[in-house]
Parts: sequence; structure tokens; C-alpha cells
Amino acid sequence: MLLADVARVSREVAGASARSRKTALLAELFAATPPEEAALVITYLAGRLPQGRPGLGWSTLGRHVEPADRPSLGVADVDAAITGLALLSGPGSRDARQQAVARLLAAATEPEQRFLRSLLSGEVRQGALDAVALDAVAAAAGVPAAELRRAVMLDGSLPRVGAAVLTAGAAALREVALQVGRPVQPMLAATAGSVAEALSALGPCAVEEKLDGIRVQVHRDGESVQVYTRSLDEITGRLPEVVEAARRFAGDRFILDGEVIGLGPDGRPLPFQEVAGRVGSRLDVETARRTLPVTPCFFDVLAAGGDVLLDLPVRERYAVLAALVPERFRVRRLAVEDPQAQAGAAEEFWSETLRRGHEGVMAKALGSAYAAGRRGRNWLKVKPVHTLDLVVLAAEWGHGRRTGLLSNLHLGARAADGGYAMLGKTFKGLTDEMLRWQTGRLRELAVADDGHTVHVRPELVVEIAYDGLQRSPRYPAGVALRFARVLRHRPDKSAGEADTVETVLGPAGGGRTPGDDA
Ligand SMILES: Nc1ncnc2c1ncn2[C@@H]1O[C@H](COP(=O)(O)OP(=O)(O)OP(=O)(O)O)[C@@H](O)[C@H]1O
Repeated sequence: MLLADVARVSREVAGASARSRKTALLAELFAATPPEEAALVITYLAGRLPQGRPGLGWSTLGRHVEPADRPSLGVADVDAAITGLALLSGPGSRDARQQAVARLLAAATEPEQRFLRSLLSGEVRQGALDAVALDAVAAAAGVPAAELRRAVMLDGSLPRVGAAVLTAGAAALREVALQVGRPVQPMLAATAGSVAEALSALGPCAVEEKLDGIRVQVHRDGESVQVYTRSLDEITGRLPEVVEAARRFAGDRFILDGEVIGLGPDGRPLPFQEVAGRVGSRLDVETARRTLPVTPCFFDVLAAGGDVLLDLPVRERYAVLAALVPERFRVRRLAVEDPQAQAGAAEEFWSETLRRGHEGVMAKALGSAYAAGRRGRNWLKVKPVHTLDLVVLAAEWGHGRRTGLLSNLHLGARAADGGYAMLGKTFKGLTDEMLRWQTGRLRELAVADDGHTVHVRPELVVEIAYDGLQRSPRYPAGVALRFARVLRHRPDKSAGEADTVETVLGPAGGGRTPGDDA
């Protein structure tokens, strides 16, 4: 398939406002795509690259290259060129990469160049496109969207399942099953303002400690163990303790869901940043392990023996988990079968969990299934301080000790029109290491720098704590955050997962002080 066709449809989709029109445009293209190129075309239209982000700056991508007169590039040519680009590394590779990009752009017409530039820079990547692309694949293949969605959650990849279903139709969906060794999109939680609110929303539920670490999905098949992150990246090599623990559990074939935390000598959890630093570092695992040992704590089991357990209620999954995993590797929990009678016990569990230094609690409806990839209302998290996930829109160069570092962040929530509404700025809460890291990352995302403020592509998500909202005519939503501080960067979240203006203004969102939550 010609890149020109993909670029044209991408442009038309961006210009269409109705979701049904976007779906129809994509479905038409998918139906015309040769099966062997379907995975690639789906990936491109969702704004991604199979090779991942190539890390090219505007100094390379922004250069003028005379466009070709006529379209001739196939999507397979583009794929081969980008694979070649990814292999160029080491000294002198900067020039070689620039030349390779220039060659690729010279073979493209002007509209194709625009598409390639935004694809290579990550600009077309938006979470919402994945959902539209999924509906379009379902329409093109003539299968129910709900069944395709479930298959994608189990398999972890829309391009892979999409290509299979476009080739073989509904039969391909039956082939997709949960497989040990292939990560599943994790279930996510919504927010409740208090334990009482969670209990009244859920009825009979389990109240578990919410640990502030790194989410892990652990797969074991015989002696082979793999560990995946929340975004399904494999990190087995970085967490030997988790592998060793999993090898000692009772079964030899399972998929577990849990959190990795660090514990101090007093048994209290270490700050999230330390655990994230340990898990994020690729260097010298043995030394890292000696300095900061971590431990897994599991809260769910998705498969055990030959059985897929996703559709079992929490109550039964937890019984299976308890049989597999020793107590010290499981989260503490309280089963609240009768919310009215046990309201006091649930509040006591919450206070005790906070006293032990954990982040809050997670309440889960006892009768609910594991909804892979969903942020449903069957899991409700309760935290004492109010937090939001916001997108960095720009950052200001720091002064004094922070000279040369990007410091004051401009924070935005997702707005109804697909853009972002700025809610305030903050440089509070940033450690030296966070400043260094964000300066590097924001430079990659930079689109303009006037010497004072660097404007960036809206991709970096940060978790912000704040004390409430105040009226502010200067900001587009009419409100600004009061005493915002950065808790952490969330590179594992995409901008499409950030909080919306509606959440910030709504009853479950902003305007509350921590005291209201208690
Ligand atoms: N007992 C638990 N059950 C489920 N998730 C837990 C538990 N303890 C800690 N967690 C963590 O909480 C996260 C679920 O919260 P949520 O769905 O909001 O994701 P998140 O936005 O990454 O969370 P947050 O921003 O609150 O840390 C999980 O991804 C997991 O890492």
C-alpha cells in the first residue's frame, strides 16, 4: 500500500469531527489493505511506529527537503527505512541519521512528508485514535467491536489482532486466548472521595492496601518467569528478586498482578521515587539490588494452571491467589461482606494502612470480574490527598541553583475540544534528579524556546497534589490549582490518560481540601 493513501486518510480523519465519519474512513482503508501490511497500516494510523520513538529532534525533522512530484513510497519502504534509522547509533550517527531522514523525505511528496514528520516526532499519537482504529478494524472485518476489544486486551496488541482478524475474520478472535508469556492490559481503578463513598458505591467489597510502587504483571511457565510493567514493557532482568519469589510459589503456571515496593529497615515502605529509580535503571542490577532490595506484593491472579480466571469474581480469584502465593507476598486486605455492619472496621483498616506508610486503599467489588485494560467503577481507589494527572504544556528555565534546568511547569487538563486547558504552574516538589530528568525529556518534546519558556508537545504526564481550586479569570477553565506540587513524573501514562477539565471541576474532582477526604 502506498504511504500516500495512509497519509490522505490520516489527514481526513483529523479533519472529520464526527467519530462515525472517522471510523468509516479508517474502515474503508483497512478493508483495502493487503493482509501482510495490515499491522503496519493500523500502527501508522494510530500514530505509532513498530520500532518505537526514534528520538529525532526538530533540528533533523524540521529541515527543508525538496519533496518528490509523485507518490512512490510504499508503507513497507518506510518501515525498512525507519528500521535502518533505529540501527544507527554511536559516534557519527547523528549525521548518518540526518542523511537517512533526508533521503526518506526526498522520496515523499509534500503531504507524505507532513505525515512522516508527525509520525516520526510522535505528534499524531493520541490515545483516542486507538479506540477509533479498533472500531474501524471491527467494521472492516465484520466482527463485533466488543469481541475485538476483549481480544486486544488479552493479546496486548491491536495491530497483531487487527491483522489476524482482517485476514481470517471472526475465526481469528477465537484463537486469541490469554497466554502465559504474553502480557495483558492491566485493569485500572476509578476514584472515590472516601472509604464510606467507596463502600456505598460497591456494596460487598474487598478493601486492600494501595501500595505506592511499580505495577508488575508476573508470568511463570515452568522455570521461565517474565515480569512486565503497566505499559507492558518487559523488565524481567531488572527485578531478580521478583523472579526468584515467583519460582518459589506453589504453582508453576500462572499470571499474577501486583506491585513492587521497597521496604526500609523499619518495615515501612520506601518513597515511590526510590523504587522507580531502581526499576528504571538498566545498570548493574546486582549493586542496585544490594542497595535497594524490592519485594513484590500481589493482589490478583489472572491465570493459574491451565485456567483463565478473568471472569471469576474477585472473591474467588483471591482464594486462588492465597493458595499460590505466601501471605508476605500478598497485599493486606479486609473482606467487607456487609458494608453497613463493617463500616467501622473498614475505616480502621484505612487508618491503619496510612499509619503503616501506604498511599491509601483500593476497594474492589467482591463479585466483579477482571476487566483487562479498563478503568471501571468496580475498583475504587481512595487517597488522603487530592491528586491529578496533568499534561506539561510548557516549562520555564530556572534561576539560581536551577539555571540551565527546566523548572516551572505549565500544567494542563484535557479539554472537551481535544486540546488542553492550563490550570496553573508549579516548580514545587521537584528533586534535583527530577529536574535533570524532566529537562532532558522536555527538550526532546520542545517545539519553541523564547529563552524564558520552552513550549512542548503535550505528552509528558505529571502527577500533581493540590489543596483545592481558586477562581482565576486568567486561566481558560476559570480556575487555577491552589498550592500545586509535583509528586512524580508519569512517563508510563499517555496524555490521553490525563485528567479532564470535567474531572477537575466535577464533584469527584477538584475544589476539595485534603480534610474533606478524611
Ligand atoms: N491493592 C491494589 N490493587 C490494585 N492496584 C493497586 C493496589 N495497590 C497499588 N496499586 C496500584 O494502583 C494502581 C491503580 O490505580 P489507577 O488505576 O488509578 O492507576 P494509576 O493512575 O497509575 O494510579 P495512581 O495514579 O493512583 O497511582 C495500579 O496500577 C497499581 O499500580
